Amino acid sequence: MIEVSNVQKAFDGNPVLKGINCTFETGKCNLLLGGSGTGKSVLLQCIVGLMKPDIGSITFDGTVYTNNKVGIRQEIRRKIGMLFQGSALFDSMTVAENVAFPLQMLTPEMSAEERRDRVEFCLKRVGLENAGTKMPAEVSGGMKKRVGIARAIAPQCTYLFCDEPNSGLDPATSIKIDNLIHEITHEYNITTVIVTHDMNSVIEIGEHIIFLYEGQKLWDGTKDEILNVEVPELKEFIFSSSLVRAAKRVDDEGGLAAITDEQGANI
Ligand SMILES: Nc1ncnc2c1ncn2[C@@H]1O[C@H](COP(=O)(O)OP(=O)(O)OP(=O)(O)O)[C@@H](O)[C@H]1O
Repeated sequence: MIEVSNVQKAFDGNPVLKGINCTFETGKCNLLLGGSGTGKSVLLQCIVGLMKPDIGSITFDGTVYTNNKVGIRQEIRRKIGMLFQGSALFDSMTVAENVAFPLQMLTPEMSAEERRDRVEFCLKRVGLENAGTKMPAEVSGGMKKRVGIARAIAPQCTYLFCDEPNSGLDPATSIKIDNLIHEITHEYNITTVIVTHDMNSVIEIGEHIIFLYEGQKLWDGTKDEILNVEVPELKEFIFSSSLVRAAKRVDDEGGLAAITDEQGANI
């Protein structure tokens, strides 16, 4: 479990995080939800240690991370896997070399054979057993995300952070990636934090959702609770999503033919 206590962050006197208190539960997909500019990425960076909060603390399974000794912070960092928004693969390395990279950095004691086995295992786990020799430019966006997931879990992470894992993917591929993250979270009992503004993800894998608005946590709960909330800012966020707008049109006008985008074209 990750605990965030009274985290505050300002840039040039402008407060971006205004005292966030929340927990990310173990073995669950925890979604950090909110519109653009609400502070999701800043909070994520504070949690993973890329940015220092001005005030407040972050605790990983009872060990304080913020302002702790360098050795303790490094130990926690070794347990963090990260899936970046654009996948962030090294273009000059093969898929297998990309997955092996954190193992070379974090577990230099591993033999070459152990490393090969672990890479093979992780690629198989994400459904890419035959893609190891390909270059990133030769694989699709969805496959790149899978490589990113394999790379994040290769060092057997305890905490998995995913920054907008569906960005740039079509809806069907997005659901597959969401489900893969969900399966892996449960299989390895990882604490997973997913930054998103995608209502599809909320409905698919939102086991614990934290809604941020203007640097504050306004609500947290589950996907079963979110559609009945009475928080005006969250209601507005939900009902402005394309998924809910489309569903409403089906309700109002009846039938799949009524599903149209904002301009009225069929989707
Ligand atoms: N390094 C920085 N220096 C100054 N301001 C920053 C910095 N990083 C973020 N901000 C500001 O903090 C606010 C929150 O940004 P953040 O990137 O966390 O939003 P977000 O919720 O992740 O939005 P999005 O979904 O669009 O990525 C924004 O106003 C942004 O301009």
